[in-house]
Amino acid sequence: MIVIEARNLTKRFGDFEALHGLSFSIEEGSITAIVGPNGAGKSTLLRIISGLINRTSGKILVMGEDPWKSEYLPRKLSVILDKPFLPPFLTIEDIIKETVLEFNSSFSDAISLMDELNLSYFIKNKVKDLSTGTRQKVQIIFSLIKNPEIIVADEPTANLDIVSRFEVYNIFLKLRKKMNTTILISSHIAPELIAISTHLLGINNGILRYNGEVSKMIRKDLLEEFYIVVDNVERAVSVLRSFTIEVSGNQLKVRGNLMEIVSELIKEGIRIFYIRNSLLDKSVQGEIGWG
Ligand SMILES: Nc1ncnc2c1ncn2[C@@H]1O[C@H](COP(=O)(O)OP(=O)(O)OP(=O)(O)O)[C@@H](O)[C@H]1O
Repeated sequence: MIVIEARNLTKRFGDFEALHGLSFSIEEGSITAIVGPNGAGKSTLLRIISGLINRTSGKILVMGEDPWKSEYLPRKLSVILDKPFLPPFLTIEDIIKETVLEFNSSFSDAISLMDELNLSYFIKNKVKDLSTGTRQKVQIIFSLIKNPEIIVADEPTANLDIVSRFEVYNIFLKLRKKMNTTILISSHIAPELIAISTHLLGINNGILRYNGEVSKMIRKDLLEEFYIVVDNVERAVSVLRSFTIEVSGNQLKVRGNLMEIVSELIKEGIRIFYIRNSLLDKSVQGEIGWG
């Protein structure tokens, strides 16, 4: 089922046209990576879908409604912004209680989410005393408390380290599996994001360059080969013995499902410094005519 549909969608800021007649559709239960270079129009598109700004012309329907006018969508759609705004003088616990009350959802589910993102320690802290990354994770939790049917996330993991990023991806994957939630995530090119996404929407200079399934756009072998630098190569090789690995210095070339690889390493306390897949980067950049 199509949950988001755009036809000839255009956005102008004064004389500047940021989106040029985009037409695409997003299927229910998909995870769509919205990728493109700086200034491509990713945030503008996500803001229109979320009803935060209005389009200049064209059509956009989200769950059959115009997001700019709908009173129903704000209860069904959650937005995660790259610069979280949360009331600085409230504690996380205060905000959770208020949000749970407002959306008639479960306090214990919210606490489980806090545990999954390793935030329980901060529950009595005021927002103003949290680090940027922790604030970002708190915003993600608040956006999930209302059990949204659609999540629109603009660079949600920009301030997070690798462990936290994968905690967030895990939550998104679980939500999709359990509730068939539709998720849109924007990012500068990030192989790890594409590895967890089902669909890809590539924009460059306000023009839609690609919209479709990841598996149709990218060769399967590129989605399953990663270069990973860790703090303890010997232990990592032993932990990942069920995967195909090549070692070069402190870098591992591992073939397999990225979520599984990373979760094995994290479980064993192995520190990951970076994950790369430059062929995947190049393949996506080539498709959307960037770089
Ligand atoms: N309120 C605004 N007024 C004028 N121009 C704007 C406004 N918002 C965005 N733009 C312009 O529209 C273009 C698209 O911006 P947008 O933030 O959507 O890009 P982006 O792909 O999200 O970029 P980044 O990855 O750097 O966040 C840019 O050229 C930006 O300068």
